[in-house]
Amino acid sequence: MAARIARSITKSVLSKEQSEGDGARVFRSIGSYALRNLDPFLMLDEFDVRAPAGFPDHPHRGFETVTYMLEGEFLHEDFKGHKGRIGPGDLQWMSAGRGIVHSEIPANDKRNHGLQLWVNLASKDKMAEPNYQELPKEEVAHVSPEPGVDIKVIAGTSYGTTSPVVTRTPTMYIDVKLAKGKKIEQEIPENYTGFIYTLAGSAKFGGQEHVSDAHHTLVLSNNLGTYVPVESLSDDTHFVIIAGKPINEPIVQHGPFVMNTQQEIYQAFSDYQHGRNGFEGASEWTSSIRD
Ligand SMILES: Nc1ccc(F)c(C(=O)c2c[nH]c3ncc(Cl)cc23)c1F
Ligand SMILES: [Fe+3]
Repeated sequence: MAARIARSITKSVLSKEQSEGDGARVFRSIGSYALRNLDPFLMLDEFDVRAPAGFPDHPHRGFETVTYMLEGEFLHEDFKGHKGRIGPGDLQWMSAGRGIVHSEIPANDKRNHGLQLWVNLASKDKMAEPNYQELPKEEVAHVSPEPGVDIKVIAGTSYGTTSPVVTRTPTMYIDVKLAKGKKIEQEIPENYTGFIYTLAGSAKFGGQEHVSDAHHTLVLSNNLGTYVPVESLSDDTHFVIIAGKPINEPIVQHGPFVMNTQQEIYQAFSDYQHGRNGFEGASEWTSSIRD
């Protein structure tokens, strides 16, 4: 049995609200100036959006978007006619691969609150066919090791429960709610890049000083740590723990295109403008869900 080594917190960053999309406001975690190079993760936005604001027609190539709704509902539609709703607790794991053009718009003018994580793809997967894994709340794996500890397993494994989501870039992603005084120890595979994003309440993470409010990103030490301990200090503690296997390839990003070379970025822009290599039909398409 390998030794169990606790990961510590090496950095804590408070996210500030910023404008995104069309009139939308997001708390940007990963991808902000202070939180780059967390390979394989490119961006984590906590969005809190009311219609008519949203994220209208835009492309993606070379990575995955993981949309997880906490409250409210989003509508989505892509340029090949794939459309649907993402409601509270629902998950959309979209592998854009060689090209997706879509629109992501709140379903109403109430609070529509959730997380969108961007996971990079290895060069071998960047030009793959696009793929959706869409889980309604009921199909999101769930484990409660004891009363007052509720864990949604969005990807990977927690307390013996494994998500059905297939991750091209090996990823562990859990949504954790803890009552006061409850503790968990979440296994983090060795050499995975890991971080915690706080949503509510306060807790001691990694056995250190607690973080007393939401919108904080806590970067986990990169040592050979095999788990992260968390002890809740309030009744409404809510956070996510995300970890992934680094890809260790060059990253050239230009907005929603993430490739390995500048030439591939030029190619992505050209393909998008001319409707080629996965962007067929893109230049003629506009979403209907905006209306
Ligand atoms: N400017 C810009 C450029 C490219 C994008 F893909 C986006 C974008 O779609 C999002 C960025 N944060 C998000 N949080 C939640 C949701 Cl549902 C979507 C987004 C965007 F805003
Ligand atoms: Fe998008």
